[in-house]
Parts: sequence; C-alpha cells; structure tokens
Amino acid sequence: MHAQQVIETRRSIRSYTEQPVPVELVEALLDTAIYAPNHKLREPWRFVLAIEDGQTRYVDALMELLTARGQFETKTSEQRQQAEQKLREVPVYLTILCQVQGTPDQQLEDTLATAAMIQNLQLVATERGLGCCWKSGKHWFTPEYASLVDASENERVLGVIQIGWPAIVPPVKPRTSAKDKLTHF
Ligand SMILES: Cc1cc2nc3c(=O)[nH]c(=O)nc-3n(C[C@H](O)[C@H](O)[C@H](O)COP(=O)(O)O)c2cc1C
Repeated sequence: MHAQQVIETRRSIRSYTEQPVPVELVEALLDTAIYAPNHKLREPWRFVLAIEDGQTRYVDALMELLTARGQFETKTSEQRQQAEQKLREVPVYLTILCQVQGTPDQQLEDTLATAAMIQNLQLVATERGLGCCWKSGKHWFTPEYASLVDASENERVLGVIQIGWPAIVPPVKPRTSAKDKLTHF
C-alpha cells in the first residue's frame, strides 16, 4: 500500500477477532514507529505492553481501578460483566508514556513527537491488517492509572493504544477539506 492509501484507510478499530496478535509483531511495529521525528533525538517515549498473560493481569487491574473509581456503582452486575467482557476482548493494550522534562517548549515538543510516533504505529499496524484505537481521557489520564502502569513522576500517559485484528471496520468518517481551513499568506 502507498502511504496515501494507508493513511486514508486507517480507522479507529474498537471490535476485534479472537485471533491473537504475536508479541514479535507488536515489537516490530514499534521499532518502525520510533522513526518519528523527535527534537534533539530525545526519544521521549516509553511503552507498557499488556499482551497474552499480561493482558489478563492488566484487565484484572483495570477492573479494580474502575471499581475503585465507582464506575460500576450505578450499574447492574450484568452491565458490569458486559463492560469487563468488552475489556477482555481487546487482545493488546499498549500504554504510551511520554517523558515530562525540561522547559515547557521541550515538553510540548516531546508530546508532539510521541503523538507522531503513535500515528506511525497506527499506520504500520494498518498496513499489516491490524486495527488500533487510541484511548484517552477518563480513567486513562488519572494518577491511579499512571500508578497501574508504573509511570514515574517524570512521565505522562498520552494514551492507550488498543490493538487487534479487526472484527468490524467502521465506514470512513468524512473530513473537512483542508482547503476550507487554509489561507494563503
Ligand atoms: C488523542 C486522541 C485520543 C482519542 N481518544 C479516544 C478515546 O478515548 N476513545 C475512543 O473510542 N477513540 C478515541 N480516539 C479516536 C478518535 O475518536 C477517532 O480518531 C475519530 O473518531 C476519527 O475516527 P477514525 O480514527 O476512524 O478516522 C482518540 C484519538 C486521538 C487522536
């Protein structure tokens, strides 16, 4: 696939088949993704991979975290089970950490570089037939989650990338043409 085709066919995939994702494949994809531009080659990222047995332990810990946050307080036990099932169906959780060091400008550069690396990852995964979904906000950005993945005081969670073989590929979400947001100087 050409770059244009990969970029335009990538979708956020939220539903996966049961086919396992080889750990070596994820590692190889990451080793390509890290060619993202990053100022002064600070390589500001770090990864926490939950796959195979680690995925089971991770979802156990995530369920504990969500329960402690009161996420299921207003839910029936069936709704809780459904939520847990949905989490268990994701074959791979990859937490992306970005260092928080230096001046505010450097921190912004490091965040941008890590975001570029994440998009590289999503594109190479797409090329290999895998689907990803970048998760953020909510519980993912809490101190409790940072502690769950053992983030240091100088690291920030930029998101969690779910990875698996797509069961459902949603239709493309149309974008506003760049021309509508472009002015000539
Ligand atoms: C920084 C960032 C955070 C995102 N967080 C979430 C999220 O928490 N949950 C989710 O389902 N999708 C999340 N997404 C995916 C977007 O919802 C998705 O990219 C958008 O709907 C466009 O769909 P597409 O990726 O299939 O083109 C996130 C994307 C980005 C770039």
